[in-house]
Amino acid sequence: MEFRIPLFQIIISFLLVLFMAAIKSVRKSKARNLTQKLIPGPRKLPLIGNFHQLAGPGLLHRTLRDLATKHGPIMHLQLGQVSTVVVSSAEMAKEIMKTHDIVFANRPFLVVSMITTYECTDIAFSPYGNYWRHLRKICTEELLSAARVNSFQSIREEEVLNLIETIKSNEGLAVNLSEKVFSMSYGITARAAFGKKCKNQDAFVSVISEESKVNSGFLVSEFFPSLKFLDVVSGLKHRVEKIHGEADRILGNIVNDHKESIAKGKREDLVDVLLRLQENGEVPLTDNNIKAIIFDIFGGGSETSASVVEWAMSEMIKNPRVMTKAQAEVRQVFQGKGNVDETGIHQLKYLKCVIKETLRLHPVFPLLLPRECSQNCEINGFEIPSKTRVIINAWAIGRDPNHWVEPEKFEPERFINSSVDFVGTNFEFIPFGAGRRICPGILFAVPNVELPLAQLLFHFDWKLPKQEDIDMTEEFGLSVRRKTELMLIPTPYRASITVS
Ligand code: HEM
Repeated sequence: MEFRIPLFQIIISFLLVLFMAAIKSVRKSKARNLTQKLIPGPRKLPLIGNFHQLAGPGLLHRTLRDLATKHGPIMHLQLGQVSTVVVSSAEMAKEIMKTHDIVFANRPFLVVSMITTYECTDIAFSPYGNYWRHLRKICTEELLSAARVNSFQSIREEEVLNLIETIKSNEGLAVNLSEKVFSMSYGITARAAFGKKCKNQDAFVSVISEESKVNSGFLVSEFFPSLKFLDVVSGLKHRVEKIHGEADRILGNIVNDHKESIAKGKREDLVDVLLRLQENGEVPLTDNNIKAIIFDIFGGGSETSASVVEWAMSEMIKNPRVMTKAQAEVRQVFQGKGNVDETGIHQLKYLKCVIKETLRLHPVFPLLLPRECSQNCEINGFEIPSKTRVIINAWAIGRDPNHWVEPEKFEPERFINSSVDFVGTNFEFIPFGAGRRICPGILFAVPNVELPLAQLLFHFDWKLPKQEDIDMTEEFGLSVRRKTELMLIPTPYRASITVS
């Protein structure tokens, strides 16, 4: 028997619910405005609040920076039902991530992350508390410690050499550097995390990056939490559950394969470490918790580093003076060796400045990850009520003329003889965040950026296929990447050797 509800009944119910929600939202926003009148922000419309000001072709971090220029470095936006504060200066970021860090250490529960991260039991979306503290401890002591990262040196060197050899085999032709660098980065992360590249790496990469994209997306229905049916009606829930089902299947296979090989006493990669901790029982970890952690490491670990390499190469092509200087340094340090290895990489002082300057102008997560205020808090005389969502515009902060001379210019020299670093102590430069929620993957990420860049600069001279300006348009995905893939023509450097 077929069960049908007439269409007009669905439409009437939908309109009724929308009308009730509108009344509720107006009442709520009036009540909130009594406490929030001090925080400046653009005018709000009933029901949608400030959403209309975010619409348009511009990327969100740019639109928010333009609004902040008018309304100030701490700005209130009503995004549907979600009261949101946007922070756009180093001083305000320090208030949130240092002075009041503990109050803002929580993450909001997002519909999508609940599905993709096994009910927020990964590291990035897990609520601030004991479980999250255990995971961070596992990261710093076991998974992403200096010793563990060093143990992956040979994996990095091999994968980067493969990249160089593939490029050499295309001598004189334009290569899709973006594609090659991303593939190398997935290879390094997969071997470090799983001990080998996945059987069906392409399917895995595509499903994980699809999941990560929806996770980091600014989805409208996330801003109307009381209208849960929107997720169903819009098809969002179904779409995310479908992607997650596929990711879960692949992650499940990885965990099961590792259980078998551990039983046979083989290897020690990141999944093995997690399974060992699970077996010891020190930290209660279910298989789903382990899958959620692998998802973070693979999602956060691979694409981010590749994106930094891609932007650094783009900036150097745009600024040949910088490229020549960085090449001269790496060729001088590794002169006579015919190749770059990690032992001498600490001598590449200028390259380190190039990487910092790239992260200043192109932070991979321009808005960091959202935070949530866990209790009423006062910042510079502004009252921020509990449950307010906080967005920190690291991209705007890195281009703030109050802190940076000629901020739009790519000039690595600004970091020479400067103590400013990305480890969360200089709030004008926070590409990895700061405070309790700072990225735990810095030690893992840095060599994955330094080594490929040094090798690309050592082995080749680079030019664009056509004599035209390089397109630097950004696109929002898991991270902010180049919109078009970077196509460059390499010319092998005479002193570089071919490694079999
Ligand atoms: C260039 C590379 C990378 C950049 C720019 C980057 C940036 C960030 C940023 C901005 C955050 C949010 C910090 C905040 O909310 O204050 C973050 C969080 C995180 N990152 Fe990274 N990341 C990178 C590489 C990695 C790697 C290699 C891993 C792991 C292997 C990783 C794992 C994580 C995790 C687990 C979190 C969540 C931390 C928490 O919420 O406690 N990231 N990252």
